[in-house]
Amino acid sequence: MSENTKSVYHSVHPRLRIGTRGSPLALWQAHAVQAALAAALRVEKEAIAVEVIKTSGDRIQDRALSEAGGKGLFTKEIEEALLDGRVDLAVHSAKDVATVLPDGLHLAGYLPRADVRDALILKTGAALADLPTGARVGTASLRREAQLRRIRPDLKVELLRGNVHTRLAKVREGDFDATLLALAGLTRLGMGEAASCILPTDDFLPAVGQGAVAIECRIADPDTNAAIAAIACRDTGIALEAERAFLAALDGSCRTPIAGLATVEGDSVRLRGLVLSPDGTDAAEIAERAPIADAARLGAACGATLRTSAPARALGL
Ligand SMILES: NCc1[nH]cc(CCC(=O)O)c1CC(=O)O
Repeated sequence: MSENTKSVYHSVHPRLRIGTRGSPLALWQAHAVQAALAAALRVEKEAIAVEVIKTSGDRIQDRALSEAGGKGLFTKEIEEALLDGRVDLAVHSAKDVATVLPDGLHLAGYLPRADVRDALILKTGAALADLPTGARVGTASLRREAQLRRIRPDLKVELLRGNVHTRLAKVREGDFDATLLALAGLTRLGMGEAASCILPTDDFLPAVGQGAVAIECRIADPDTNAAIAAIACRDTGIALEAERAFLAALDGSCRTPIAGLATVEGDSVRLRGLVLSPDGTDAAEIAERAPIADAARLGAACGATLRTSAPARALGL
């Protein structure tokens, strides 16, 4: 960016405000966006404010989020702040962003995606096979629960909510024999070594958006959109277009075990999708490829196909 662009940027928009949740993971992600923007716009980090906003998802701790109303819970209050002009951009884990956004807002870009895989955290042992019959696994994710039951129907899967630190502590203290967490979250918090093993995507497909940091802003805010475009990862954007269209076509709520992963390979994008019955006994999978320009169409088509599958029909999708 030229010196000229920099001074114009300063006169138009002296200060950008990022809205974020206050969890350690959310703050790490917001600070990563802050640092990337500061470098791209050649301004001091202090020119980009990070504002913590408490969301409904942070307040509800006693229930699975699927029971409390789903995904929007981690974004609602932040989106209100965007719409009111109290912040200019919002940083979210892409996984937590609903497929339908409030009018006037969009996802303008993503940071380069981190590792998409899930990690298994065991109290003792090094692999899933080390868990004895009947071992207790804590998770709040229907997707993880269903996939785990599919591979290991003998395990007891129980609700475990809370942030990454809380969940690790519950395993360490013996309340659970194991838990599953996104490797990306663990790594961002400097706790990658807590992973006993990493589950390959061939056996265990991640959530749509897992490992990606999404940046949301007002559609009618050209300066902020231009700033985000300067740091956005193209391939992550293409993959997320496919994955989010897949999820939208299935109309997946937090009550449906759905997994999906897209990868850009040269000029094409490959999408794998999975819908399961909650107990993991029934599953429908799809894998298709399309030119990158058709990412959204690929996702929608894969979603529409899985919609006609037995587990999807059983879930009333
Ligand atoms: N639902 C909470 C959440 N949202 C994003 C991450 C991890 C980071 C990521 O996937 O980008 C996590 C924790 C987890 O699932 O282990």
